[in-house]
Amino acid sequence: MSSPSAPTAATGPSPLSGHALPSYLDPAHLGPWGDYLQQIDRVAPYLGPLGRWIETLKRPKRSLIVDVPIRLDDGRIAHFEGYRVQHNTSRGPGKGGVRFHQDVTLAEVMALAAWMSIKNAAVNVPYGGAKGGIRVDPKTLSLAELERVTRRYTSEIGLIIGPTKDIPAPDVNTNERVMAWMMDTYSMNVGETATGVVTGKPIDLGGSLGRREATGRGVAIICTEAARHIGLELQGARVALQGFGNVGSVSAKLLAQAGVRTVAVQDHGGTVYHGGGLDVAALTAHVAAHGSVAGFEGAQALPSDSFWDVECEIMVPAALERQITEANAQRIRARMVIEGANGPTTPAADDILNERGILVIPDVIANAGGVTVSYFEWVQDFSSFFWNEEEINQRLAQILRGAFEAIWEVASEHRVSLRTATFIVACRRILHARELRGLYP
Ligand SMILES: NC(=O)C1=CN([C@@H]2O[C@H](COP(=O)(O)OP(=O)(O)OC[C@H]3O[C@@H](n4cnc5c(N)ncnc54)[C@H](OP(=O)(O)O)[C@@H]3O)[C@@H](O)[C@H]2O)C=CC1
Ligand SMILES: O=C(O)CCC(=O)C(=O)O
Repeated sequence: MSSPSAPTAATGPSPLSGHALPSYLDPAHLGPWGDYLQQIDRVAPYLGPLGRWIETLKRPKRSLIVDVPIRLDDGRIAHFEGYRVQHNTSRGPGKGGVRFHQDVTLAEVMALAAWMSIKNAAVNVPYGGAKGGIRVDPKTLSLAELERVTRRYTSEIGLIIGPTKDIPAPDVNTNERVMAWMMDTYSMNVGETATGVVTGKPIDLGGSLGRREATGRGVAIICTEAARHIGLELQGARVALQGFGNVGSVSAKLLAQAGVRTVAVQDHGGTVYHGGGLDVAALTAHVAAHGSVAGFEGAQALPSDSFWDVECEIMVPAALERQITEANAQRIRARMVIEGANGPTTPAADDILNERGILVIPDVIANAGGVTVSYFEWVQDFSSFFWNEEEINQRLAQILRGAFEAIWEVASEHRVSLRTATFIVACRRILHARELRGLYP
């Protein structure tokens, strides 16, 4: 990432270290929220009378900044900045993941929360949009420190989360274990076992079958639908992936089942390439053992910027925001870009890709598989009745295919990009709910 990482953990001799300038005051960090605002502005002309409510989408409903102090293993005390933003709750409780990353800012979490509002409405799950994060590099923490950070953060945001208020889930650098700690901390604080407070939990703690793979499965489902629309044969097609964590690695695995060859993968540590196709299972094992794709045997190591020149039919950004920019959009050689990540393409780059005839399947539908199965998990927790994996995957495919077809039709009708079409569908739903609820006098 281009943005510098701020100091987070205490490094000096003092037991109470000072903060850097609060990240939300730093204009350099407005990036993804600025992108979201531009996307919203593009939708306004298509909303008719509902457009008078559009301002409601340009400001988050509620933003909480919390101090997260923990005792480090060596006895010093460190402070981290945490956030939980509820962008919109017109259609239901807030829903969205929690990210642990050294570059997290309030403006970024605002954008991620807003994209959750759009995504949840696009697939018509009964949620508003929310997101959270802690400005911390979890790779610098021991397991015990990670647990303390998670528990303190959960207690601090306990004011506004809850099974019917706002339900967190995994995102970058968070996983089932982190969700288990969050569920336990919230449950201890309220005095009852509240499985419905987070999704993406371990199966033995009220988690859902299929949630771990759901986002990547969704990417593969949407890829198949889009390929059909543009007449792209998946058997033998080539994919280049940026990010090989939960979303990237599962996307690669499931696309391989459809005959797609993974020719390039990039993560923070390096970029690996093999024109004949990388062995996805072996690469996954390599990353589990070494923490990065770098050094994968039999693959060619590429300079990181060359990733954007890789010849492929499908490109899947599955890492962080603002990776496809004006600087590299002209170079991309894919027929379609499927946004596994949230916000990977800036609006200017989006325009370049559209002008070049490269189909962009936006994040707000392409990666909606995760939250869809989170919804299934929440429903299962409330009913205390658990579904089998086949049922879950079938329902997931049904919802995503239906949503994608509806979006495709809107895009054709108005001759707009799939991103604008998704925003049209979603904003109409959100603003209609907003209008029905009226304003408290
Ligand atoms: N998990 C989920 O269910 C969902 C996730 N998403 C989105 O998908 C994206 C990935 O999330 P997820 O897979 O869960 O996260 P993970 O933490 O599992 O993986 C993140 C991946 O991105 C890589 N990465 C980070 N920074 C860079 C960089 N500068 N250049 C290249 N690669 C980088 C990481 O590499 P390294 O380990 O080397 O840092 C890692 O491979 C995010 O945008 C997230 O918001 C969207 C919907 C649901
Ligand atoms: O599963 C969820 O609730 C949210 C996942 C998420 O954060 C996302 O879709 O970006």
